[in-house]
Amino acid sequence: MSGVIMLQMSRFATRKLLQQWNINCKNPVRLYQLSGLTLMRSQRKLVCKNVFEASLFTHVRLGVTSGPRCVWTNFRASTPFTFYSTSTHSRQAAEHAGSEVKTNDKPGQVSTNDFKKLLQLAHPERWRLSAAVSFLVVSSAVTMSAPFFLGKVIDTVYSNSSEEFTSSLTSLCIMLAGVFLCGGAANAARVYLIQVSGQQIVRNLRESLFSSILRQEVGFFDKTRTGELINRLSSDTAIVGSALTDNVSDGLRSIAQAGAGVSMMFYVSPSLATFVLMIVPPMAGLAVIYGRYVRSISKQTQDALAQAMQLAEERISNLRTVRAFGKELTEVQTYAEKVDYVLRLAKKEALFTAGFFGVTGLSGNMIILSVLYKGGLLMGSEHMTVGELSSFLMYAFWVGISIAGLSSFYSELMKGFGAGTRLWELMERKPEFPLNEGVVLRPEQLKGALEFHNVSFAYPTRKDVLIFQNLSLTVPAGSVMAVVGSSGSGKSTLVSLLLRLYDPDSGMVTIDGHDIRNLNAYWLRSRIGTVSQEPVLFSCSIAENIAYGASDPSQVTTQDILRAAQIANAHDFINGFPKGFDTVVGEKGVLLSGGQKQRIAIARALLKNPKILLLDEATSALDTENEFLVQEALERLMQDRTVLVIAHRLSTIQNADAVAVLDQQHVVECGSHAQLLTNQDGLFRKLMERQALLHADPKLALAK
Ligand SMILES: Nc1ncnc2c1ncn2[C@@H]1O[C@H](COP(=O)(O)OP(=O)(O)OP(=O)(O)O)[C@@H](O)[C@H]1O
Repeated sequence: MSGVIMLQMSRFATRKLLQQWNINCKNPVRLYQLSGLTLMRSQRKLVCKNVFEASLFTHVRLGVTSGPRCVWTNFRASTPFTFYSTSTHSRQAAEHAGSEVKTNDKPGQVSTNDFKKLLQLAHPERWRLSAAVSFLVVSSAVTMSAPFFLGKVIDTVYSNSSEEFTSSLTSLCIMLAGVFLCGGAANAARVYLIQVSGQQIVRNLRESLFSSILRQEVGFFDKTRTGELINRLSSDTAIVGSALTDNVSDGLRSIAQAGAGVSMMFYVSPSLATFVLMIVPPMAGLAVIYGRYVRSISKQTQDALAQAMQLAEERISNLRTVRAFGKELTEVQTYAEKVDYVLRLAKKEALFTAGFFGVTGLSGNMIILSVLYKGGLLMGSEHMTVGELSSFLMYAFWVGISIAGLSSFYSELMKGFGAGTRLWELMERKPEFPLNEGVVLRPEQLKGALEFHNVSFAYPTRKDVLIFQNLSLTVPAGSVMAVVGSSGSGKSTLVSLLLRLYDPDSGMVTIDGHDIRNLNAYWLRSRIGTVSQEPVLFSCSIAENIAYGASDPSQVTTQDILRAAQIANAHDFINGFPKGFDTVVGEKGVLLSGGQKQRIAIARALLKNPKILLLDEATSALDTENEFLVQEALERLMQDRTVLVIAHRLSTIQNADAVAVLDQQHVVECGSHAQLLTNQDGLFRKLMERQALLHADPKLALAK
């Protein structure tokens, strides 16, 4: 398989973009250059390594213009492909092209912007963190003064000739015990404050991330994997929180202790200190390399984990389908491959970590050995006392621990930046349509007349497949419009456009003459009720599911819920359950039958009391009694509202005020049931005849 990439932009911008894209491919990619890319001209064939997965990469033609707007032309991709980029332009373009967007953090590269954002997260916790830092200063001062005083104790013990020996030793030890007690208390206070701040930051991050996710337009969810979002919400937030608190606190402690330790080493013995510190620069270099590597591999691991989680989540939530197809073993195998990849990355990290800690451990011991050797010589020449050598050793030990702490501080901080980049990418993403901005009509202004004016539309993920082209349709206020058409003709898409889940590419959808793009989307949806073919209920009680329809569920009384359930013909079956309205319906309402779910969804829509109703009739057959009960409930729900119903039943089509027939990207016929039947060559008549034949002889109908 091969692909063609067409680039139309300045030489500099192209080179930069290619660097950022990290374009890699197992297969040869032919690069055609349209303007000034000499670098690539000679390389008609470019063999790259890994990112464009060959299996996903079929045929891609990109037309890119440089400058503030990134206009994409000639883009054709039959399957979405992975697109790695850090530049805003190319990222927007990738989204525009319907590809999955990933940031390509180059290992170890942290911008000041990233740093500022991390600091901003910690800003609300500044007082608690400042208090924690004060306690940190106290506890570190105690820790670092300990070797000095312990050295004094040792010297006192060695000079035990005087009478005052016992009393001075006792008072020194009592004083030291008091100091250590203060240090312990300060350390406990520091840990408590840091942990609380960390949890608070994680909580705030999760809230704003969740809010940002829920604000995104539906098109975003068409191209973003749920598992990836969940992973960001659960694990990335925790990583950032701990990087900012526990890690910074440990890092600061390490810095303070390393600084104090080194100073004390020079104070105790400058010559020994100079000798020992020669080892520090190479160790620091090693730590930086290690930190960079950890950052890059941690990002890869997180991405791989997100993929595994996505698979697990989708298969577990659709277990019935997996079971019905007997795919348990295949799914386990696929999942195992994904977690194997995570394991391979973890092993790589483990190998590197093992090497790093092996080298640091060895260096630590070698330092101690050399200090003992050189210190022994100094003691022999009476340039040092035994207490001083002991103090020095303890300081060297603390400095070693602090430097090891610093290296893990650095790698954890890098992990935090990696996770932070993924979070900010999502939190800063501006939804295509704002949720709560725009015109709100007064109740008396809203009549419910719907109109599609020359609407053309293609889904953002498949820009090259037009669903509607210059489609026009009028639904007068208070009327019932049935929409019919073959499968895939775009009936549900009409509903999505009315709910403003997507915007038309051209033309407009109006309600009472107002372009819905100018209306407040939140208000608009609160005035539209929907009952879909397979209503989704939440895993809570029946009463809560019904109350969900109201704009403020806390204001809904039990009486309201009972009345809605009665009108929706749901009251009797609900009361048949031992827990009645408190019955929990299971995930997505799995504990209820299709007909029962539909009637609860109708009760939910009734409680919303919308002016406009969008119905998608169930195609799946219900038993006669259930069908009658659902139908009756729907008829009650439809009273005094403008209704657009995707109709599958003849009775619905016959009872509607008008019927619109969708075909070939627009409305081909519109009129009453009787009028449309008179058109001998009309599509509606053919559809009806076909449906009648399907009932009588399905084989013959399909053959036709
Ligand atoms: N989120 C989406 N992203 C991309 N394409 C989509 C999306 N949803 C639907 N489509 C495509 O749009 C076309 C119209 O789909 P739609 O669901 O509106 O048809 P429909 O008439 O309601 O079909 P059915 O009667 O089978 O429910 C189909 O070709 C479908 O594959």
